[in-house]
Amino acid sequence: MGLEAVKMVMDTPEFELVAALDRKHGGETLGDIGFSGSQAPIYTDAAECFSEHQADVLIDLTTPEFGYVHTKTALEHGIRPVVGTTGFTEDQLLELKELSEEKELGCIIAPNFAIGAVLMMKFSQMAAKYFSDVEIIELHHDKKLDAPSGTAVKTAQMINEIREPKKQGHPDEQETMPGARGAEMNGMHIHSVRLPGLIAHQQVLFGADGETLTIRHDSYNRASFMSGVKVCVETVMKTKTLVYGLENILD
Ligand SMILES: NC(=O)C1=CN([C@@H]2O[C@H](COP(=O)(O)OP(=O)(O)OC[C@H]3O[C@@H](n4cnc5c(N)ncnc54)[C@H](OP(=O)(O)O)[C@@H]3O)[C@@H](O)[C@H]2O)C=CC1
Ligand SMILES: O=C(O)C1=N[C@H](C(=O)O)C[C@H](O)C1
Repeated sequence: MGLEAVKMVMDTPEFELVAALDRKHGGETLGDIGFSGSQAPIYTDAAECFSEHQADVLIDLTTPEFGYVHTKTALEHGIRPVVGTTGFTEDQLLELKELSEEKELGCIIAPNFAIGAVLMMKFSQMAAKYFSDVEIIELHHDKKLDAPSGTAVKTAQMINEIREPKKQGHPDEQETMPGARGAEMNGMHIHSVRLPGLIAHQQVLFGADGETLTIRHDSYNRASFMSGVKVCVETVMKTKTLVYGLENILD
C-alpha cells in the first residue's frame, strides 16, 4: 500500500512527494529504490523526518504499532495525518482526536479508502434498520496482520448505531470447536477468512423469515484505494479535528 501511495502522489500534479519513511532504506532516495524521477529522501525515524521536512500531510500505511507512533509524531510536528493503517484501539483513537483538536490540525483515519467499500458499509447500516440478524464475513490475503479487518470493525460499529442489540443464533447454541461462531459484537458475529489469492473482500449477510440479503464488496487491486486517499489528502487540509471513516467526508 505504501508503494502504491508513493506512485499515486508522484502521479498527481497537485501533490509533491517531500520524503518517505522506510525502515530498510534510510539514507537513500526514492530514485535509488526504483522511483525514477524522485530525489525525495528516505528516513527511518519519523521525528527526524518531520523535523527536517515541514510537509502538509503524512500518509501512513504501515502497522498498528508504528502507524500510531507516526500519526502522533506527525501531529506533534504540525503535520496532518491521513491514515489507512488498521488495528488502532479505541483509546488510541481518542488520544489522537484530543491531540488533533489541541493542535487544531486535521487528521483522517479511514479503515477503508475504497469508495465501493464505504457504500457497502453505508448500505449495510441502512439494511440494519430492517434486519437485526447479521453476520459479517471479511476475506483477505494471508499477509494481513490484524483480524478482524478494520473495515469489518467499522461496519459492525455503523450497524450497531442502528441495529436493535440481539444475541443471534439459537439461545442454547454451543461451539463444539472454539471460534466456530467467530468474533462477537453485541450479539452480531464477524468471521475472518485468510487465503493466498485474495486481496480485500467483505460480505454482510442479513437474514429474516424466508429471505436473506447479501451486500458484498471486492477490491481486486491496491489501486482501488487510491482515489479515497486523494480525497482524504485534500480534505485533511480543511479540517481541524480527527475524522474516523471516509463516509464522514464524502458528499
Ligand atoms: N485503509 C485502507 O483502505 C487500507 C488499509 N490497509 C491497511 O494498511 C496497512 C498496511 O497494509 P499493507 O501495505 O497491505 O501491509 P504490508 O505488511 O505490506 O506493509 C506494511 C508496511 O509497513 C512497514 N513498516 C512496518 N514497521 C515500520 C516502521 N517502523 N517504519 C516504517 N515502516 C514500517 C513495513 O515495512 P517492511 O517492508 O520493512 O516490513 C511494510 O512495508 C495495514 O494496517 C492494512 O490493514 C491496507 C489496504 C487498504
Ligand atoms: O490489509 C488489507 O489488505 C486491508 N486492510 C483494511 C482493513 O483492515 O479493513 C482495508 C482493506 O480491507 C484492505
